[in-house]
Amino acid sequence: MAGDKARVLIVGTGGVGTLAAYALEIGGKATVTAVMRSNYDIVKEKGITIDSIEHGHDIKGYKPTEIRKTVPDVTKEGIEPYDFILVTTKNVADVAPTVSDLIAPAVTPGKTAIVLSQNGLNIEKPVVARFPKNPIISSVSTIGATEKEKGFIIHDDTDEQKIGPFHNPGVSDAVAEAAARRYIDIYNPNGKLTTLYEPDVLKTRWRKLVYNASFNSVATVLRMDATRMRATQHVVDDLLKPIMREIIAAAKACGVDLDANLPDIVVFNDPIEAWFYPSMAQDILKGNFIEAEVIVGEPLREGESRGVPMPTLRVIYGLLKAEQVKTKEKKGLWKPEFGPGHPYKGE
Ligand SMILES: NC(=O)C1=CN([C@@H]2O[C@H](COP(=O)(O)OP(=O)(O)OC[C@H]3O[C@@H](n4cnc5c(N)ncnc54)[C@H](OP(=O)(O)O)[C@@H]3O)[C@@H](O)[C@H]2O)C=CC1
Ligand SMILES: CC(C)(CO)C(=O)C(=O)O
Repeated sequence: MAGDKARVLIVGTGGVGTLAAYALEIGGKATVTAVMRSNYDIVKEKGITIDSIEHGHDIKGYKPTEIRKTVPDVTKEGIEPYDFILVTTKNVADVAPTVSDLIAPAVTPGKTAIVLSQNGLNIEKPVVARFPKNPIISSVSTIGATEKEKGFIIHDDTDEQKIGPFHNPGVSDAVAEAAARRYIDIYNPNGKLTTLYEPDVLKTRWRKLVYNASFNSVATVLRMDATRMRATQHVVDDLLKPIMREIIAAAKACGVDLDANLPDIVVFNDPIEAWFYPSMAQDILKGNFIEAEVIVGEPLREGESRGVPMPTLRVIYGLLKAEQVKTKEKKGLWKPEFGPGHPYKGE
């Protein structure tokens, strides 16, 4: 019965968002409103084509229950509150709008649970500050989902998510846990996917950064795929492993213990024949903004502020921020300027 279904708004319907919309709707326990941007017109006309290792290779014409071009304003439009808002944009914290600004019109205080299914560290904190009465759910995902062309999604690695509440002082632990568990239930009612309840999402986020802060950022600077990186001694020994060790040390300084052997494991985790570009490298190759702040800037600030030396990541951060400025300039959002008495202005 439609009335019993959870109302889910998905903001950011690219790779991860589309697979989430599909999983939520075929599970039968949710209706999805999807906010689309550059793929809106093609999806409105033809629907989405999905080639998925878990849902089927020949899905054609899929349309979420409702498709919109903008985030709804629930108050002004008199819309029934959403039970969940799932955010699956890239988290580009140094380019407006912020996640909080983007979703604000659709959030019903005290009602809507906000699910962040994005890479990076500390992404929950500004959302907690902005929505002090809403449950915040953090999902750490390792799905392989790519929008190859507008409205065409390739899903080539299993949908595995660790999902748990992120502490919001204005929401009781029981309410936050219940929201996270309900989200897992509506996402994966038949147990077909790997969606696990994770009480310690912070540790899970640090653990995932061992990969993302190293592979994603070095691949981005070098425009190199993971297989070629692994085959290059200087990349492995001078860049990837030192960054991984710096992340592990920063995590430890923040009270999160990760296995010291992870660098040896994580470098060799992906299948050798993958020739795969981590998501940040895909973004730079497409001319898109990169998630430099949440994947590199945040762990760097956490570690350095606690006295952890992170020289490799510091250099990589500078290089990524310069890449971001180049993209901003191409999009007309930056120009070289100098302030009085300063060698440079901003950025
Ligand atoms: N893809 C993957 O396999 C994995 C991704 N992740 C993480 O999941 C998150 C989502 O990644 P992914 O799905 O790959 O990203 P994509 O780039 O494929 O999709 C992001 C979508 O968000 C849309 N979007 C961005 N900003 C806005 C906005 N202001 N208003 C409306 N729509 C917007 C984009 O539209 P437009 O196309 O117009 O820019 C795009 O459709 C990221 O944090 C990523 O790091 C984690 C693990 C694996
Ligand atoms: C680990 C991986 C490759 C897939 O989940 C990823 O997070 C990324 O490409 O950003």
